Order: sequence, then structure tokens, then C-alpha cells
Amino acid sequence: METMLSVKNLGKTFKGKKVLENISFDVQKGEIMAVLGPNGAGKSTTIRNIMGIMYPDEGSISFRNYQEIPRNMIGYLPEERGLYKNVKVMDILLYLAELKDYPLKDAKERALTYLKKFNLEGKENVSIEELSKGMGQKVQFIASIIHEPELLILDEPFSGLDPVSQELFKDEIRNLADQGTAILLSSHQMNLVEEMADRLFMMHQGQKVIYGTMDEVKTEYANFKCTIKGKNDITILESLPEVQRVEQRENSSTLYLTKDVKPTTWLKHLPDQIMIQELIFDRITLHEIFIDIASGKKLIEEAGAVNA
Ligand SMILES: Nc1ncnc2c1ncn2[C@@H]1O[C@H](COP(=O)(O)OP(=O)(O)OP(=O)(O)O)[C@@H](O)[C@H]1O
Repeated sequence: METMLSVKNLGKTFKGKKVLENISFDVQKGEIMAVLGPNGAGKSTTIRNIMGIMYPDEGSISFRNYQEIPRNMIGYLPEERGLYKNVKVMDILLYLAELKDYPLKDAKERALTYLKKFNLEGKENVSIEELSKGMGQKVQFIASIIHEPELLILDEPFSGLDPVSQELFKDEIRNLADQGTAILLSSHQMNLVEEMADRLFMMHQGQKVIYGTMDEVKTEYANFKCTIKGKNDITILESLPEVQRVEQRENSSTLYLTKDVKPTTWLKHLPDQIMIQELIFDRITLHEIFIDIASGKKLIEEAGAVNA
């Protein structure tokens, strides 16, 4: 594994308020690293510091062995969308490729390939302002990868996309990683992150709360839960061993279990009086871990930190 981006002990203060504190992570060649956190956690500030849009008060950022981050080796999809409005799709893509010293002939070929991939075939000569929001976002995504960057930074790439386009983006981001691109991704779509990220860095109020591979995070933080379909008395469910809390709906209940529960033993001891039409036993999702953190539950302190 080759480290492409290394962020060390980043700190940033705005008007006396510390918005980043001791942020450290790296991104390896060929991996998708997700930066997650609730609104205001500091994700965009971290990315803007990496991109040199602003400078950190503390810490350092390096790309491979370079002192200065070489802009033509990096692709960036900013959170704020918007390309020049009055310009044709192909013209803007070629212009941006040229700014990155990428050969025009190759850029044109790549542009056509990606326009086709994103169902924008034939839109080369349409001006940006005539495109829908989602179409514009696809063009902006193409603009961020037209020059074959070694490191790709995507700030909320899925926002505003319909489910089909989200899948297209997801597949393409995975493809790029498989071809060796190092990808740093910030997103609120937890289901997509869960499906695609190799590692994740979760932050809250400018600080690290979780850092590790998806498997490590799941094993460490995603306790088991058991969903039972059928009408049951909540007091009986709550009194079962190793049940932390119960969420009850009309005709089903979800039991959130303690960290060290052994599924086979636990299931064996379910009393006969419990009515089971269906039973699903799995782990809590990244979405649920995220909600716990964002709502300030003590999950992190209880579990300890991965890669602390
Ligand atoms: N230019 C700025 N001046 C002052 N404060 C700022 C500035 N930019 C960001 N902040 C503050 O820094 C904190 C982190 O903001 P940031 O935009 O990085 O969060 P985020 O995790 O990207 O949030 P979101 O998910 O809402 O995009 C917030 O408290 C925000 O108010």
C-alpha cells in the first residue's frame, strides 16, 4: 500500500473557536476513505485545508513525498457546485484538462467516454445553463477526473442525485479506486458509504471519534440487534438478558443488544412465550452508529476507539 495523502495533527480556529483539533488520517492508493460527521463537524474545512483553499493553524498535509501538493495530480469536486454557465460542456471539460496540463486529444476521448457512461451522450455542445442540476453535477464530476488524478477528493458527491445516478456515481468511484486512484469522500449518505468505503474517519465537533477499516468499525461499534415481527409485551422484551434497549412498532420490535453477546447462546435462551412471525438478527448500521454519535450518546466512550 502506498500512502498518497497524509494529514497530520491538523488544527484550525475561526474567530477564537477551534473547529479542527488534532485531525490525522491518511489515504492509500486504490482505496476509498470516507470522512463522515454531522453538519458542522469540520469535514469541508478539512478538505479545504487539503486543497489549499485555506491554511491550517497547526499540523501538516503532504501528498506522496511532495512538499507542495501538485494540483494537476489531484481531482476535486467541491461541495459548492457550479461551473461557468455560458460555456458548452465539451469546451469547459477541455479547458479544465488544459489547466492541468493534460493532453487535449486524450481529454476529448475521456470526456466522450464519461458523457456516454453518465447518459449525457450528445450533450457536448449544450451550454451548462441548459442542463438540469443532476446533469450539471455529472459534468462537474467528469471535470474532476478528466486529467486522471492520482488523488480524488469528493465533497458530498451524491447530494441532489436521483437513486439511479447515485448508483452510477457509486460504481464509477469504485472503478476509479480499483484502477489505483486514492479517493477521499465526504458524504451523508450512510448506506452508500457503508457499501463502498474501505476505511472511514468519523469526526464530531472538529475531533476524531472513529478511524478504521469498515470491518474494524463494524466489529468494534456495530453491536448486534434482533428484530422480531409479532405482537409482544415490551416489558418482557426489556427483561431479556443483554438487551440494552427496545424499539417497539405496531407489529414488530427491535432489541438492541450489548456488545459481547454471543448470537447462538442468546437465541437459544429466548423464552417460548415470545411470539415470532419473523426474526432478523444482524448488526446495527453505519447510519445508526452515526446517529448515536451525532446525538451525543456515550457509545464511543463505552467502546473505546479503533486506531486510537
Ligand atoms: N469561513 C469560516 N468562518 C468561520 N467559521 C467557519 C468558516 N467555515 C466553517 N466554519 C465553521 O467551522 C465549523 C465546521 O464547518 P464545516 O463546513 O467544515 O462542517 P461540515 O462538517 O463540512 O458540515 P456540513 O455537513 O454542514 O457541510 C462550523 O462550526 C462552521 O460554522
